[in-house]
Amino acid sequence: MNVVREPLASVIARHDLAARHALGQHFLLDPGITERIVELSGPLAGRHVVEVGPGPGGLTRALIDSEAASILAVEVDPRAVTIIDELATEAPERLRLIEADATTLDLTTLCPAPRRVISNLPYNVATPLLVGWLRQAAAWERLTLMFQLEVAERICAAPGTSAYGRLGILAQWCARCEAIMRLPPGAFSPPPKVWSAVVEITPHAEQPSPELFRAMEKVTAAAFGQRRKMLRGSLKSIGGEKLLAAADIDGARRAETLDVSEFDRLARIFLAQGT
Ligand SMILES: C[S@@+](CC[C@H](N)C(=O)[O-])C[C@H]1O[C@@H](n2cnc3c(N)ncnc32)[C@H](O)[C@@H]1O
Repeated sequence: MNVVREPLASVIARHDLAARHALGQHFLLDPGITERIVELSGPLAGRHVVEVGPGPGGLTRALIDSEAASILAVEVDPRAVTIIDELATEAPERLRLIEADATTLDLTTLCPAPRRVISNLPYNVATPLLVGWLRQAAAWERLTLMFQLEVAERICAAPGTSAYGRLGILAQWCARCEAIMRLPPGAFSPPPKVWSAVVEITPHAEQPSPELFRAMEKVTAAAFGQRRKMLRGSLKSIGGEKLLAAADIDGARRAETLDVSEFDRLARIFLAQGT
């Protein structure tokens, strides 16, 4: 698209959008980066995209310039809402804005399929948002999300590593997860203390039922609640040795040594046993 746009720094100054730490505000002002994120998210023709936290609208601009059929922006900060309202005049048919806390919304009811999320997430609510989307993973074609690097590493972690835990198991159980871009603090304004990474999360064709998802949350919470303990101890409250024997898993093992398929077995048996 050949639009001459006001530089984002000037938009931020004009709207007095001084970054608020409590809202996880670290803005991407370089169009080269936002365009790259949209490009890496794959073809968008015919897709409906949700962006949580458009802020001053850098990524939103790149989404407007993409082939996405529509963009639903959800923003909680009224100062940014004014900016995105202004930007919406560029694409009134395609960009819709909701002023709300994204953690309170069922986005699948607000955005038609095929739907994706492409967002530089507010770090303070990034994990609950992701877990909520995983709970409805069948509804999403793909999630392309910026996290703090440490969270991105947990999402993609392999068994036996210190980053491996509940989040990675839930995410990899429901989706193929791959870190596709790393960004240093200086890529953001203001710079956060840590590096960030974009993770591509592509849900598997088969998804667990809501009951099985809840069972997996319980099993992983128990297993990693006492990460250093042997499983026969950490899983005691949810079936212990009986559950482990039924899943053919040695009770002397520790949670971080089990792969996702072994956790899948435990969750299915836990659900079937109704313990
Ligand atoms: C990391 S900034 C990203 C801003 C912009 N997308 C960018 O890349 O420059 C996170 C954005 O999420 C917004 N935000 C924070 N908490 C939110 C919530 N619960 N629901 C919706 N938006 C939220 C912030 O106001 C901010 O605009």
